[in-house]
Amino acid sequence: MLNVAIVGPGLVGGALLEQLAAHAQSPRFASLPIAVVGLINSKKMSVSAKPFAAEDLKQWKTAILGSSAAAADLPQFADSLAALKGSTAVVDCTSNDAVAELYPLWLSKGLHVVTPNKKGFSNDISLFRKIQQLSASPQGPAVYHEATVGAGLPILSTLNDLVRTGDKIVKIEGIFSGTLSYLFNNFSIPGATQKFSECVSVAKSSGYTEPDPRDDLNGMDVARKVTILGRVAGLELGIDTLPVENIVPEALRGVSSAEEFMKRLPEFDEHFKKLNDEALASGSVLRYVGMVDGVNSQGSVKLARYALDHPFASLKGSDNIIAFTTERFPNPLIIQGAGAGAAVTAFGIFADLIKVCERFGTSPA
Ligand SMILES: NC(=O)C1=CN([C@@H]2O[C@H](COP(=O)(O)OP(=O)(O)OC[C@H]3O[C@@H](n4cnc5c(N)ncnc54)[C@H](OP(=O)(O)O)[C@@H]3O)[C@@H](O)[C@H]2O)C=CC1
Ligand SMILES: N[C@@H](CC=O)C(=O)O
Ligand code: NA
Repeated sequence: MLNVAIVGPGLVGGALLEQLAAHAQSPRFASLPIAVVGLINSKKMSVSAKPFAAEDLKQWKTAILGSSAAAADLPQFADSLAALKGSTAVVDCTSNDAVAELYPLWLSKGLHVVTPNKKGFSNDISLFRKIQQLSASPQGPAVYHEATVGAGLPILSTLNDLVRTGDKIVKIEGIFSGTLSYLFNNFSIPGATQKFSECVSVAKSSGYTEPDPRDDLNGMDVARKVTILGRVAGLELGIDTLPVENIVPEALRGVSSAEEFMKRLPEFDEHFKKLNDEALASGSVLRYVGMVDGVNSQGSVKLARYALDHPFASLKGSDNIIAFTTERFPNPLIIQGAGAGAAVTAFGIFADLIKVCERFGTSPA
C-alpha cells in the first residue's frame, strides 16, 4: 500500500482527491494500492495512520480538514508522514516556492515527491540538482513531476525516455501554456469576435490559468516549462537568463491583486486588437511559443506570427502541442492535447502515483 498525503487541496488537489475517491469506489479498480492518509492547506492539517474513507475524500473540506483541530504545520506534517509504516508519497499541489524548497528535506526522510508545482524544478538550479541527487537511486525515494509541463500529457516521460536511451535533443518547440493556447486560439483566428479580456476571463474560470493570470501572460509559466524541459534534457537553463516576452500591459504589472488586474484588463482590449489585426492582415495568426535549442543550450519564449496553414494556427481549446526534434526523430515526434485544467492535471499526478506504486512494489490492499 502506498500512503499518499496531499499538500494544497485547491483546484488541482481537489480534482485529484475526487479522482482518488472515484477510483477507490469503483469495483473495476478496487485493488489499487493507494491510501490517502494526509491533507494540509494553508490553515489546517490532518494525518491519520488509518486511510481516509473514500466518502470523506469527497467531502474533505468538512469531513477531514473541517473536523481537524490541528493547525497547518508543514514540518510536523512531514514528520508524522515519515513515522508511518510503508512507503509514503507527498503530493505538492501548491504553487508555492517555500513548499518546493522542502523537497530535499522530505526526500531525506524517505518520502517520495509527486507534484504539478513547477517551482522546485525551475527556480535556482542548485535546488533542482539537490532534488535530482536525492532521487537518483533506483531504491528511492522517487520524484515524479509529469504535470509540471503540459499537465497530464506524457511530455516529461517521453523526454526522459529519449534522453535515457541516448537520443540527442536538437530542439523542443511548441505551445506549452493551456491559458495562452486558449487565448490565442479563440482571439487570434480569422472572424473571431471575442475581446482579449473576455478570453482571459474564460481561461481563468475554466481553471487553465495560474492563481494570478499575470503569471501566464508575463511568460513566466512558459519560461518555467522551457527551463524544466531544458534541464531534464541535460542543459543548464535558468528562468533568469531566458529571453521572455511579457505581454502584460505595463500599467497592470504592478497592480496589487489578480482581481484588480482582471477588472482593469478591458482597458487594453484595443491594444491587443491592434496587434491581432496586424497579424491577420499579413495572413498570420498570433501564437505564444516556447523553444529549447538543444544544440546551442538556449531557450526562448515569445509571441510570434504563424501562417494560417501552420499546425500551431489550427490548435483548438487549451491544447498544448510539443514537437521533439532529435537525432532519431528529424521529423519531429509530436504530442498534442489539453495542457491545462484540473481534471487533466490531476490525471497526470494520479498516473505518477501509480508509477511510484509499480516501482516500489507496493502491493494491493
Ligand atoms: N491549473 C492547471 O491547469 C495546472 C496547474 N498546475 C499547477 O498545479 C498547482 C496547483 O494549482 P491550483 O490548484 O490551480 O492552485 P490553487 O490556488 O487552487 O490551490 C493551491 C492550494 O495550495 C494551498 N497552499 C498554498 N500555500 C500553502 C502552504 N504554504 N502550505 C499548505 N498549503 C498551501 C492552498 O491552500 P488555501 O486554500 O488554504 O490557501 C490551496 O489549497 C500549481 O503549482 C499550478 O502551477 C500544473 C499544471 C496545470
Ligand atoms: N497556467 C498553466 C497551467 C498548467 O501548467 C497553463 O495555462 O498552462
Ligand atoms: Na505532462
